[in-house]
Amino acid sequence: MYQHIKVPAQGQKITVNADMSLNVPDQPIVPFIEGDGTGLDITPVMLKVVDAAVAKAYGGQRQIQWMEVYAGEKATRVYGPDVWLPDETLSALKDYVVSIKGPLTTPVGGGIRSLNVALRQELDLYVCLRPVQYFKGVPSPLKEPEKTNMVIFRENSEDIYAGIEYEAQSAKAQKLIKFLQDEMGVTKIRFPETSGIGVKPVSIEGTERLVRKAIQYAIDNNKPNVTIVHKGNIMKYTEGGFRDWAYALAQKEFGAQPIDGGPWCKFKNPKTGRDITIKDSIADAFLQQILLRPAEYSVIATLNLNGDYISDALAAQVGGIGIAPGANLSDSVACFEATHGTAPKYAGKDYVNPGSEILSAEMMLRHMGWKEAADLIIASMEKAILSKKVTYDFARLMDGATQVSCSGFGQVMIEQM
Ligand SMILES: NC(=O)C1=CN([C@@H]2O[C@H](COP(=O)(O)OP(=O)(O)OC[C@H]3O[C@@H](n4cnc5c(N)ncnc54)[C@H](OP(=O)(O)O)[C@@H]3O)[C@@H](O)[C@H]2O)C=CC1
Ligand SMILES: O=C(O)CCC(=O)C(=O)O
Ligand SMILES: [Mg+2]
Repeated sequence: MYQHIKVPAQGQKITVNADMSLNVPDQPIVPFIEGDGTGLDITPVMLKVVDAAVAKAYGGQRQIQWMEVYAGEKATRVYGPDVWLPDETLSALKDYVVSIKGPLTTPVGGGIRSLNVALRQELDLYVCLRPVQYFKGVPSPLKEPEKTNMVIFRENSEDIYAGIEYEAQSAKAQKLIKFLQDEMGVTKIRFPETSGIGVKPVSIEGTERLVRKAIQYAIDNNKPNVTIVHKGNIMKYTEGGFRDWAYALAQKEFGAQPIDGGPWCKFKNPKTGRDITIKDSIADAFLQQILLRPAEYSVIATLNLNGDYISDALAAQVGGIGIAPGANLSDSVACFEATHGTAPKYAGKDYVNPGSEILSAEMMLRHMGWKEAADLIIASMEKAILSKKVTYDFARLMDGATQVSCSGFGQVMIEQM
């Protein structure tokens, strides 16, 4: 049925029920994309650590049947020079419901558009979920890194990130600029002859579905607040719209009531009776608040580009993007991936921290309901860090650390299970 994807002989598909819960067989087939650059190093380590955790947790009763699917540079080698994201990869990620991927390269300026973004758009993976938590012993630039404990809900399908833009001096850019000037009365394009032009779509539906997930997460996980992060003072009808629609949704669907006349509002968590405050913060101020007063923020709901910046900034507060996991989610399909990219200067050197992709797999196991294996991964990560046998990124900041390779760190984790 596939041209190049080999479906494992054993194993079954994960399926989705009408209420969006999953049926996970004991031998689920899980597609993975190796990834470009350091994906070559970290993905095999992630697979090994997950297999060890599953074997240990379930004594052989359960096992993931991994199915490699292709994207990025490897896809061009398997399918042909111009095939970066084969249709059958997209079909497999959709059909098999739960998957994991390594990072994929996007060139700056020209060249192909982001495959990561294409994949999120094609599968409508509209939530980018990035939890930021501190592991004891991890070197951090903060005095009290344990106070940073946030979960980012980044809108994943809209915004300037959607890639609607036209190159400076191209016919399309000129046409759009002319339209803006002649038909929309725009006079503020400073250098119309040489401007590239980007379009920033932000919709009510796109905002509402993202914010709904963030608030529901706060309810389910007993979190005290959800902060809407935006630059709505400047971009009034996109980022400002996001803020207004988010507040409106909190009131309309969750019964939030304005505090002191608003716009902040709050409601009682129906599961715990505890107040959940919905507040907002302008993105530049937010970036200093998370450093100075991180304990005041728990769930973050934000637009695509802000979420991208905030993810890496917050990851740095708890030790860097070497241990920053993530998930791309639709209502039914989930594709897990690290926050970091392909770190090309380290590619193929068995050098970088595999922690982000391993923790992304941990999120995947929890999503599948395989809690025991997920718990084993967290516990062994904690023990590995406390043993101070760590990759270069931690070793360079830790006193008395022994630097290990990427695969070496995976081995330390497995020994600690
Ligand atoms: N989802 C995805 O697939 C993503 C893809 N990308 C793509 O990746 C490519 C490279 O992007 P770039 O801006 O260099 O960002 P990267 O995230 O790839 O790397 C930036 C820096 O982060 C640190 N880092 C990255 N990965 C690790 C790791 N596993 N362990 C420890 N430290 C790590 C390194 O810091 P140091 O130098 O201090 O050692 C590295 O130089 C681009 O093409 C970009 O588009 C980017 C982000 C996400
Ligand atoms: O798609 C890319 O190359 C970059 C994506 C990215 O930085 C992210 O999703 O955090
Ligand atoms: Mg990023």
